[in-house]
Amino acid sequence: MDFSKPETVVDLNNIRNVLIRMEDTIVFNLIERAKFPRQPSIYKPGAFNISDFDGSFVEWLLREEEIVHAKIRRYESPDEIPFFPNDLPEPILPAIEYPPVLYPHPNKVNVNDTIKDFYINDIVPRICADGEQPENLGSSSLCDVECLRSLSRRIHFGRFVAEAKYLTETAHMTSLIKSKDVAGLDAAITNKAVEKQVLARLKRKAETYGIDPTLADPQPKASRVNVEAVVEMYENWVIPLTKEVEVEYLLNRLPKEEA
Ligand SMILES: O=C(O)C(=O)C[C@]1(C(=O)O)C=C[C@@H](O)C=C1
Repeated sequence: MDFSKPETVVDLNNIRNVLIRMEDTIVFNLIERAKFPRQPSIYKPGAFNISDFDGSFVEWLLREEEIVHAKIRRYESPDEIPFFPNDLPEPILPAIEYPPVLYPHPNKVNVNDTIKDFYINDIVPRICADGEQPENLGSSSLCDVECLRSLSRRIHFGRFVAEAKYLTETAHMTSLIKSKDVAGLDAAITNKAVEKQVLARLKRKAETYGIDPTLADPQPKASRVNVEAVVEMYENWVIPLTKEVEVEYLLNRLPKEEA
């Protein structure tokens, strides 16, 4: 996706292709995290002695990475939403003026707190074995940061999906937005057939990527990832939150003089 060419960014086919590609990244990131046990201590606030920080070790690592990445202007890119937007420094590299694609520009719809919550409390316990491996606390936390970032990018892509839908159905959407009809907007952005395709594709990907294709036959082919947990994560969290982002985006979509 080329953010310097707005017309490519609001093409629903292009957007869906990017979402499909992101599935690969997300499944592989989960496979990487599943190599390690749950590591409860990295999610427990106060478990490590971190000065000037009240959260958990994983949250601290995420914030530290975001501080470095902000300096190389990661969060100026329209598809990157930080977990710690209030703690970030100005970029060192000169600003890039992206042409406005979303409204308002820049767009700050942010559901990262919910993403962090479901990932830590619902997904990690399902994809990782019980237990703690003290020598891999850092590696596991790095995997968590990758998982969280890829989930966040996917879910916040809902803003581009919503903009594409708004542009093709402006009159209908405008009337729903004006009457703050959340259920109507939710129905308008929902495409059950596409959701079914997403879940079926994800199942195939998790089943396929979960097994090393070079392993010799016959032997028990244990998957490297809990396929059901991956599919249910999309069904219960990723798709619903993408839709929440879409609706939230649309509720704020009208130019001030029209709202
Ligand atoms: O592809 C779309 O139209 C989207 O809105 C994205 C998405 C998804 O999260 O995959 C969300 C809602 C639709 O019902 C179908 C799929």
